[in-house]
Amino acid sequence: MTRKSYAKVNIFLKIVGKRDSYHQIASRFVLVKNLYDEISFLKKEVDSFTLEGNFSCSLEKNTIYKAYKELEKYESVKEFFKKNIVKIEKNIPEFAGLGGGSSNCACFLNMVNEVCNLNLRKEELAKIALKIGADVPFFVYEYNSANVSGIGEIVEEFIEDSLDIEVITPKIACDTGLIYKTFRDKFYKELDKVKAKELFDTNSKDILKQYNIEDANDLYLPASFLEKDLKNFAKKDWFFSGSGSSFFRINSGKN
Ligand SMILES: C[C@](O)(CO)[C@H](O)COP(=O)(O)OP(=O)(O)OC[C@H]1O[C@@H](n2ccc(N)nc2=O)[C@H](O)[C@@H]1O
Ligand SMILES: Nc1ncnc2c1ncn2[C@@H]1O[C@H](COP(=O)(O)OP(=O)(O)OP(=O)(O)O)[C@@H](O)[C@H]1O
Repeated sequence: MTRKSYAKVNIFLKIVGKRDSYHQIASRFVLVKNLYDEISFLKKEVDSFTLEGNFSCSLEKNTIYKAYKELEKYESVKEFFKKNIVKIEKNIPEFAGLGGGSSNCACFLNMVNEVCNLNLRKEELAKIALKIGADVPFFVYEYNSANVSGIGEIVEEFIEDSLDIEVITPKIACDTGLIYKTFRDKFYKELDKVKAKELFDTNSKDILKQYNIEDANDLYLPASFLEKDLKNFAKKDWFFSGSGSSFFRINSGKN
């Protein structure tokens, strides 16, 4: 069994409030269909859960391992991963604002749900997903485009034409937690609910026609304050995804 684990971009990302140390967002998440990792389950007898691949973190930190730990209470899951290993082929850059680790986690949850016949509904999987990361619930639902709110747990499908998205990822490490903290300390503002609703009702292409990089993503200012070199990539028609460092644009010629 092999599945594609897609990257995402945030077409817009606005802060609408605070929740403890987290921030409530209003965001449009869109899958990038030309950028994905591949996750496979391969038959092999092993003593303990085994994850192979070109990821850079330790097993314990990997989001796939964290997802396994949430599901190992099911006997069928435990048994399955004594007879199968997980292989991951990474193409999505890490620390990139493209949700690579979150996507892998959700893809794994969906695959295990299917192969081990857990019959968990998307809502139940999304609850497990949120324990691992704010971006993971979006990927569980497998929508091409969605409006995401709360801290990431409210995911509503948005129907629109698919977009041809081009991504560039400068080699600049962006620390999501620190960027949110800097936003809170130095740049804090909240979008009101009426404006958020307007954004949620507008298709991605029209939003990008009306907005510039700063207006579209509230995390661009704190990120470029912390990492000055990001500004070199903020060229006309390019936008910023998540907490960076990736920039994207829509290639309208091909649509
Ligand atoms: C920037 C985005 O990627 C946009 O999609 C997400 O909002 C962040 O999602 P993520 O990387 O899955 O985030 P997590 O791994 O859950 O959180 C990392 C850190 O970011 C901050 N954080 C995250 C999400 C959120 N809504 N508010 C926050 O303030 C918290 O300090 C947290 O400790
Ligand atoms: N399956 C995984 N793939 C890639 N990185 C992972 C994975 N699991 C854990 N990590 C670790 O997570 C961190 C960054 O993950 P990821 O690449 O998803 O972040 P990101 O691009 O900043 O995503 P986001 O859009 O959520 O901000 C790194 O510390 C990385 O080593």
